[in-house]
Formats: sequence, structure tokens, C-alpha cells
Amino acid sequence: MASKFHALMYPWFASGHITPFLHLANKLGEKGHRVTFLLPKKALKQFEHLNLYPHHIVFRTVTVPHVDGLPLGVETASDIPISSTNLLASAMDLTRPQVEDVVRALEPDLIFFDFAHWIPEVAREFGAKSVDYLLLSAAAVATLIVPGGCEFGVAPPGYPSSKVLLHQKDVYSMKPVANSTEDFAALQERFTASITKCDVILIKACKELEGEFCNYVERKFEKKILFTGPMLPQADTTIPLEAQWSNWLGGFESGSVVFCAFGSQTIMEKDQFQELCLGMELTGLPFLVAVKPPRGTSTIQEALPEGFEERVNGRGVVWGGWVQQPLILSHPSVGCFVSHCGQGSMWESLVSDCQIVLVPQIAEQVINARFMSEELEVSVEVAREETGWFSKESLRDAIESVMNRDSELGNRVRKNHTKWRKTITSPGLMNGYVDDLIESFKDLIVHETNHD
Ligand SMILES: O=c1ccn([C@@H]2O[C@H](COP(=O)(O)OP(=O)(O)O[C@H]3OC[C@@H](O)[C@H](O)[C@H]3O)[C@@H](O)[C@H]2O)c(=O)[nH]1
Repeated sequence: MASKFHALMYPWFASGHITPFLHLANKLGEKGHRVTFLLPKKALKQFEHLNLYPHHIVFRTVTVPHVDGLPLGVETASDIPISSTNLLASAMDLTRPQVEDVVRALEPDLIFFDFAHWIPEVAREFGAKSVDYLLLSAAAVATLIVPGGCEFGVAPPGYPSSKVLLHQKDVYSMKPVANSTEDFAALQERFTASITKCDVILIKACKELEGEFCNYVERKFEKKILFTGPMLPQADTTIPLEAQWSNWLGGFESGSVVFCAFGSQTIMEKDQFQELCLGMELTGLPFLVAVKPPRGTSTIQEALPEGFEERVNGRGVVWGGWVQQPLILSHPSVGCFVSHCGQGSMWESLVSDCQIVLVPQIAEQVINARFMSEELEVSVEVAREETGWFSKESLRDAIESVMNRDSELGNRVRKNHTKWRKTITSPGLMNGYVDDLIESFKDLIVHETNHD
């Protein structure tokens, strides 16, 4: 084969997926490989600035057909509650003819996907290889995806940890991903089909960090598994933090501000959102919360607790829109990150200097949070009641436990975090993974040619 390959990427229609696929595309583009990146029309504007190698990475758009049950014009998961995932996935399935046209015309060597479980069939038909890119930690794959999975609180034989498990009390985190048990089953089938039919599974995990989980996953799947290593984005120094935030944050002492964000999909219940606000208020610290308006409301303002804005005026902001999370995390005034521990945020928190407090929302994030808090001991997870509810006091206590300079727990997580940050950002580690990955992809393509 030619020394450079051509990859087509077709990620799930969600920022938490399009963004990390683009990070991988940039790594391939940097080494001179070609990438055609397929995404919904509306998403193009939001993501095209992440393309650092426009000579090598070319966007193509698909039209997302309407399906009953979704509002008109929906193209990405940010437009819908996470419980409607299965409906948007059905819309993605309807784009198959458009994707086939692109594959037929461009004849890529590799096709990367995650939700479009029919990609392996398309790839096979047109002589490409399919790569199921799992945007999950190795711990989450080990618990939720490997055949047989894990029961509540029970580590299966060979499972590497007695700490990174889901328990009965985590049942709250199983609810939001689907509207019904049928929808949930359909999603599971989608992931099983993807894993079973693809040529190779690529996991966004790093052996230095999750070694035992990576080994376990490799033993459990009967197919080739590749790991991306620390797939950290290249810093884009051309786009600064928006002035409204850099000015506001600049008014506070170094390391004093608590920043809270729950990713691109979380929509909280109104009462839990209000409790979050009150917990922030109780800390007495400056804070910036950037979350979507809670369920049943259209603006943050209408959902705030009574008298809240007046009480926190000058030191606290709750914002209902998108902010530049990585830039906020690297602002010197920000000292604590309260996160839902989605996979992207997990890595961004690890490479930041911030103390980490975790409030996971769905099962995958619970596993990430437990891995971070119990196994690596780099963070603190906010305590929840049996019902899944977290109180303002438990949020305040978790934040205080890491922000108080005299706290033994705070010092322990800071020390461990510093150690792991050095490991995952050590010179050459990421580049070494990328070079190895590229060799593996080339082998895969050559293997195909030999079969012809
Ligand atoms: O206001 C915001 C919110 C989020 N973000 C960015 O959006 C990304 C969110 O990704 P996360 O993976 O953390 O969280 P999401 O909930 O959006 O993703 C979801 O789908 C992908 C899965 O792997 C995640 O685990 C899952 O939670 C992060 O890169 C974060 O920096 C912003 O830049 N601004």
C-alpha cells in the first residue's frame, strides 16, 4: 500500500464524540494521512475550527432525516435529552445511503465509527476496514461493555478492582439513557453489533493509567484491541478565552474559583439543579457554573433558587450556555473543577492543575468517577442518598474537602493528581502511541489487500 492512508470518520452526532474523533483526525493529519470527516450540516460550523490540518482533513456533511418523536431540525444530541438517544440513532441509521455514496466515491482504506453499527457491512462491501472507536475509559469498557459485564457490586473473575464497580445505590445512573427498556435494549444491541462486526476496536485509554483494565479488556474480547494512549488535543493558541470570562475570572485570587460543568448532554431535574446552586453558595467561594437549563425550563434565570442571584452577586455566576471548558480550566484563578466525569472532561481534569470533585450522571460516568476517586485517588465523588439525590451540604463538603489547604484528603488527591498528570503528559508518550497506532492501521489495511 501507499505509505499514507485515507480514513473516513463518522462519529455519533454529539459533541462528546465529534470532538475526540477530530482530535484523532488531527493526529493522523499531522502525520500526513488523509481524513474525510462526516458530520451533520449544523454541526459543521461548531466544529470546523478544530480542524488543525485542513490540507489533510476534509469535512463532508450529511442531511439528518426527520424521525417521529424528535423535534423538527434536530441534528445532534445537544438538542435532545439523553433519553432520546435511540431516536436520534435511528435518524443516523437513515443516513446509510448517503454514507455509502461517499464510500463508493472516495474508497477510503479505513472507516472509524461508534454508533453507526452498519459501518462494518458498508466497509466490507467497499473493501475498507472498520474501526469501532470506543470513547470510554478502559474501566467503563471492562464494566459495561465486555461480554457478560458486571453485576451490581460483584467483580467477575479476573476483574482488576474491587473498588471500580456499580452498586445498587447507583441505580439512578441507569435511568436517563433511554425512554424505555425497549430503547435501552436497542442501544445495547447497537453496541454489541458494532463490537462484534468491526475489524478492530480502538479504545480511548492509556495503559500507563489504566493498565490492569486494559489487560482485562484485551483478554475478554476475541478480537484485536488498540489503545489511543493520552489522546490530548493540541493547544490552539489562536483562540483566546472569551473576554467576559477572562475579565471575570481575573478578578479573583489564584486557584480560588470553583468551575462546574456537566458536558454537552446533561439536563438536570430542576430541584437537583437548585440544590447544586445552593451547594455552591454554601462554599462561600467564587464560582462559575455552566450547565443547561434544567428540565421543564428554557432559561437558567427562571430556574434559579429564590433570592439566589442577589445573595451571590459578585462572586457567583450560573450560565446556561456553552463555555470554553479547557481554557477555563487552565485559567490561573480556577482551582476546582466540579465535573460529571464524562470521558472528555475526565482527561481534561487530569491534565489541569485543578482539584477535582465528581458528580457523575450516568453509569459510564459513575465508573469513571470511581476509577478516579477510588483507584487513582485524584478526586472526590460527591455523596448521594439511596434515591440518587445529592444535597447541597454533600456538595459543599466535597468541595471543601479538596479546597481546604489543611485537608489531608485534599493534599492526598493533589499529590496523586500531580503524579498522574506528569505521567500522561510526559514527553514522547502521546506521540509514541500515535506512531504505534498508525503502524497497526497500516498492518490492518495490508492484511486486507493480502486477502484480495
Ligand atoms: O460548556 C461546555 C461543556 C462542555 N465542553 C466540552 O465538551 C466536552 C464534553 O465531553 P465529555 O466527554 O466530558 O461529556 P459529554 O457528556 O458531552 O459526552 C458524553 O459522550 C461521550 C462520552 O465518552 C462521555 O463520557 C459522555 O459523557 C469536553 O471536551 C468539554 O471540554 C465545553 O467546551 N464547554
